[in-house]
Amino acid sequence: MELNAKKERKHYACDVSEQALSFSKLKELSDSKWLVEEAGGAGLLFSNHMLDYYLDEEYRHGKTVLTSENDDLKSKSSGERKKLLLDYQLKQQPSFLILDNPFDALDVEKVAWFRKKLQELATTTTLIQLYRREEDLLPFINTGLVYEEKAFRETELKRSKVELEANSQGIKRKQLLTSRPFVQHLNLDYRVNSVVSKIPQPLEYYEHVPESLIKFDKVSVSFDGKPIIDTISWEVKKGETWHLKGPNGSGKTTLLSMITGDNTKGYGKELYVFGRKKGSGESVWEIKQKIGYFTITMTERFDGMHTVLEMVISGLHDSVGLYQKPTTLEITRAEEWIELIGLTNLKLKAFRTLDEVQKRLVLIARAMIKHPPLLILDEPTSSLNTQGAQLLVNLINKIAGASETAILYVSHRKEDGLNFENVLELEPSQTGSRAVFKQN
Ligand SMILES: Nc1ncnc2c1ncn2[C@@H]1O[C@H](COP(=O)(O)OP(=O)(O)OP(=O)(O)O)[C@@H](O)[C@H]1O
Repeated sequence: MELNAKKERKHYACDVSEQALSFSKLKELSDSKWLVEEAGGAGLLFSNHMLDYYLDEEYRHGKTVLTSENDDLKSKSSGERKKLLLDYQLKQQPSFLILDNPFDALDVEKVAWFRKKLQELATTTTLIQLYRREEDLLPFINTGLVYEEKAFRETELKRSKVELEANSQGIKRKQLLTSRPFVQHLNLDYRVNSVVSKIPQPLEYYEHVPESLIKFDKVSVSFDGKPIIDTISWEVKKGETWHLKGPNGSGKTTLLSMITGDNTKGYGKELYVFGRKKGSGESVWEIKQKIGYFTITMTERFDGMHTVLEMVISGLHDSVGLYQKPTTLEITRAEEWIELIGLTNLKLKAFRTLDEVQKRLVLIARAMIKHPPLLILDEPTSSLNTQGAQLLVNLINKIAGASETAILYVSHRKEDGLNFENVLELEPSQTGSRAVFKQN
């Protein structure tokens, strides 16, 4: 036996698909004596918490850490922010790096870039990857880690056979579908491409909704002289389903905010929303009233004591809580939606006590109860495990197949079973992103 044989560096993976680790647990891990000893020194935490911290520093103290002095983090896209954080942390040469779901919100190219960087880093730095989807697991990770009885403990790392093959051949793994207990109580067909059944009908119908819901006619956008969108012409008509995709920083969020009214960049351009030119005196409320909107930050925003039933009913009034006693019909309709998403037995529970998937199902039902002409789903399956994502996909497919609502779905990941009629892909270029249209 070779006495001076170099010990193989351990790299850890912790499955957080069932339960996320709170910031205090992540800090506890990063302060663990065993980890510091194992890695040979102190380490860093790569997570959204750190990005929030640097954003806060910038907002409150005008301090830029991840960007140069005359640049700011706030105006960066989510993918750009993550890359800046990793670049900054690598310069610190940490002995270990805790990676909290590092690939969330990254496009295919950035994931490849991250994977390569981490592979290089693994020779000198201990990596601890928290993951929700097995396909995200880094191939060189050799040890499992669990949080049990208030402590982290090493365990065997089990990978499915399919996963191992995928890693060795470098091909994209087909997602494994297994059933989990929380899935079984849900009413949705836990099958890809489930047969569409009826969804609850609206209480009132929208009047005077034009055939053309959104129309961009040769619209370009730039920020501080930097071109972002290059002469895009795009029309969304009643009842159509669209997948808006494109790499990080290509302008997806910019386009969405021009539609919903949170961005004045739409004013003065040939942009028509529900038949009216943007900036022609329409109120933001008028536009929002016709749009059902879901983004994952909403699950954190609604942290009051409202019950699931109240949350769904409040979608009829565009309010957070209920300011007037709901009618019997409103209650019945909300209950039908809750039954559809399989949460009848939780309808009187506080929304904030639900798990992440359940919260998202409730918020999508809330956005849909009025059957708005347009439903915008901004990265709805981001940071979910495969089973959770499939539940959302089934609900979205049901809505797409059984309502008149047009759907605009923004996401990097192509989820199994989700096939929209139309795809708009933003392809960046020197002059800004161009629109490439595809049909499924
Ligand atoms: N207020 C702003 N000031 C300056 N630049 C901005 C501003 N808002 C967005 N940008 C830039 O516009 C580009 C497009 O950003 P956007 O957030 O729309 O991209 P995205 O496609 O949604 O990206 P991601 O997938 O990473 O979320 C980015 O390069 C971003 O830095």
